[in-house]
Amino acid sequence: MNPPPALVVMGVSGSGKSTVGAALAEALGVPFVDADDLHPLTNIEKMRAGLPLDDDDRWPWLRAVGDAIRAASTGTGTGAPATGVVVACSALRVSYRDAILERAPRTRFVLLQGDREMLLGRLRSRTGHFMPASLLDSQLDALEPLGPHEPGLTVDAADTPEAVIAEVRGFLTRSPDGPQRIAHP
Ligand SMILES: Nc1ncnc2c1ncn2[C@@H]1O[C@H](COP(=O)(O)OP(=O)(O)OP(=O)(O)O)[C@@H](O)[C@H]1O
Ligand SMILES: O=C(O)[C@H](O)[C@@H](O)[C@H](O)[C@H](O)CO
Repeated sequence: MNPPPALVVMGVSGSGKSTVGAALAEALGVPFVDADDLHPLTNIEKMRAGLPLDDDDRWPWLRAVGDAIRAASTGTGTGAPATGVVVACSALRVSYRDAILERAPRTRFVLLQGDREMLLGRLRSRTGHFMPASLLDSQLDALEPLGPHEPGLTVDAADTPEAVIAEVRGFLTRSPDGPQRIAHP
């Protein structure tokens, strides 16, 4: 039997990846991994200093994210049965998502898409996080929306976590097995 799919909740800083991802994992009864926890300290310190990550910073991290998804979604190396997994990861560019798919081919992406003002408002009122609101524009510049040939769906980041969970459930019902290529709005 094919291992169950992994879902990567993705988008720019403040789109709600961690919040929605954790709620989605709980609703689906699968483990949750926050890719922020896989960054090397040098990446965290760079972002904390207000400097955007570049590709050299991101590639080793994305490989670690792909490996973590493969391990969690197939049980490889964990000794646990395959359960599926939800991962919160920015995955801003197509090439980054492709790198994840190379390691974990049955991954689908859930893009939380929101407008700048809403995102800025969230980041400015968030406390205790290393990511400064000043990096939002660099994140929006880097973001490449999901293309029609990428597996996944795009949802409104302004929706409640419950509404996003309902949309993802609908998506999984429509395409329960294997990588799906669906049209995006
Ligand atoms: N659907 C939502 N509705 C209202 N507020 C939300 C929603 N999702 C997240 N938030 C709030 O917005 C802020 C950013 O959310 P969160 O930290 O989950 O985003 P993120 O995409 O993981 O950010 P980062 O990439 O910087 O870690 C938090 O204060 C969170 O409580
Ligand atoms: O790709 C990137 O620029 C980084 O991964 C960021 O997106 C952060 O990880 C995250 O958004 C902050 O918590």
